[in-house]
This record gives sequence, C-alpha cells and structure tokens, in this order.
Amino acid sequence: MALVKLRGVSKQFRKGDETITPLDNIDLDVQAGEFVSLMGPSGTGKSTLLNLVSGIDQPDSGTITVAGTQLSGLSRSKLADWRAANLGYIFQTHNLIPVLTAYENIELPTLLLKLSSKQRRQRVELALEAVGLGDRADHYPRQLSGGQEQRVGIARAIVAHPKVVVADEPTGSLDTETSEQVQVLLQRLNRELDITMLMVTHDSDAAKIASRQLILDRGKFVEEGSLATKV
Ligand SMILES: Nc1ncnc2c1ncn2[C@@H]1O[C@H](COP(=O)(O)OP(=O)(O)OP(=O)(O)O)[C@@H](O)[C@H]1O
Repeated sequence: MALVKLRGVSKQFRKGDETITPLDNIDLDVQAGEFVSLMGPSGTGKSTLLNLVSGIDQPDSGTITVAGTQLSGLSRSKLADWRAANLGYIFQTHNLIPVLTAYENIELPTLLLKLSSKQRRQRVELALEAVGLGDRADHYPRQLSGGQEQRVGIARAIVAHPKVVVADEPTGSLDTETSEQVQVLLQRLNRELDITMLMVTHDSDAAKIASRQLILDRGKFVEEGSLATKV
C-alpha cells in the first residue's frame, strides 16, 4: 500500500468574492522509499498540498492517508501526536530558534515523543551525524552558515525517525553550491535512511534528484515527461 495516498482531494480558498481551487479532485500515491519532487507555477497549490499531507490543513473533500492513518478522522491533539511520530517538515527558511543551540533545536521535536533522556540524546546525535554537523552541536544559529542552518533544519525534520518528510523549497534560499550539497544530503537520507520524501521546488535541477517528478498544473498532477498522464 502507498505510504502517502490521496483520493479525490480538493481544496478551495475564498479570496474576496472569488473562489480559487488550487487542488481539484487530486489522486496521488507515493510509495514507501520514493523521492517525489513537485514543481509548478507559483500559486498552483504546492504548499497547500504539503500542508494537507502533514495534517496542518484539511481538504474540502477527499481522503488523505499517510503511513496507514486517515488524517481526516483525527482530533487536533491526535493529529499533533501523529505528526510528531510520523512526519518531518523542512522549510525554505529553516525556522530555527535563535536562542537555542543546534543540538537544542534538533531536540525539540523529540520532546513530543515518549523517549528516555538517553534515547533522546542518541536520536539527536544520530541526526547531527546524518547531516554532517556532529562538531557543531553547541553552535547557535547565528554562528552557522546558511547551508549549515538548513542542515540543522533537516536534522530536526528527521530526528523523530519519521516515515515521511515533506520539504517546501528546501534549497530556495541557498546559493548554487550550498543548494547542491543539500540536494546530495536529501538524496542520501532518502536512500540510506529510507525516508520517503515529497519535495516542492522551483529549481528543475533540484527536482531531478527525485525518483519521480510531478508537475502541478491547473489543479491536477502531470508527470514530468508525460504531460498528458494523470498520476
Ligand atoms: N490559507 C489560505 N487562505 C486563502 N488563500 C490561500 C491560503 N493558502 C493558500 N492560498 C491560496 O491558494 C493558492 C495556492 O497557494 P500555495 O501556497 O499552495 O501555492 P504554491 O504553488 O505553493 O505557490 P509558490 O510556488 O508561490 O510557493 C494561492 O492562490 C494562495 O494565495
């Protein structure tokens, strides 16, 4: 069974008198271990889709099942528990807390999990190592480069050992070289840690690191290279 499964998902927003429908009766299957990139013009609903898959927002119709759980049936607190255990979110701007060290920023999501302090420390150390920042644990965000900050953001997204990581333009604020390093890192985490990735990007080079490239076009998905095919 697909790890991420959307069936007939629609989402509308009202803008003044106008109703916009960024997602229109969408179906999507992402298999465990896949790395899917999602491109499309600005305002077509890519971030909206990530928010639905993360349970941050609810669809107007359709069903979303992630890691075996149908999200629409969950209360807010159950959703928060589910998200803490199953989902990591990588932002364009890393959203690190400036008064916390790299270690403490990465530790934050683990505070929502039932772990002993030893297990928590092991998870944080593993995540720091996975992103190559074992020697930066005690640095504050202001003491890190942009690429290092993003790597802390990535470590924070994987520290709970989530089944799915969604990334919203993770390389959007980085220079070319740093962007390439982050792309390599994401690819490695997908392959070596078997993390299923769903990444929104405007960068066609970044999109190519994915095992499957989708484009969101007028409320529907088309697969890169087969523009007429609905997924
Ligand atoms: N909470 C909201 N309330 C009203 N309109 C919204 C809301 N969230 C998104 N929208 C609108 O829905 C549409 C899709 O937005 P979304 O951010 O998902 O697009 P996107 O494809 O991620 O864009 P970009 O590439 O610029 O980040 C846009 O027209 C946006 O203004």
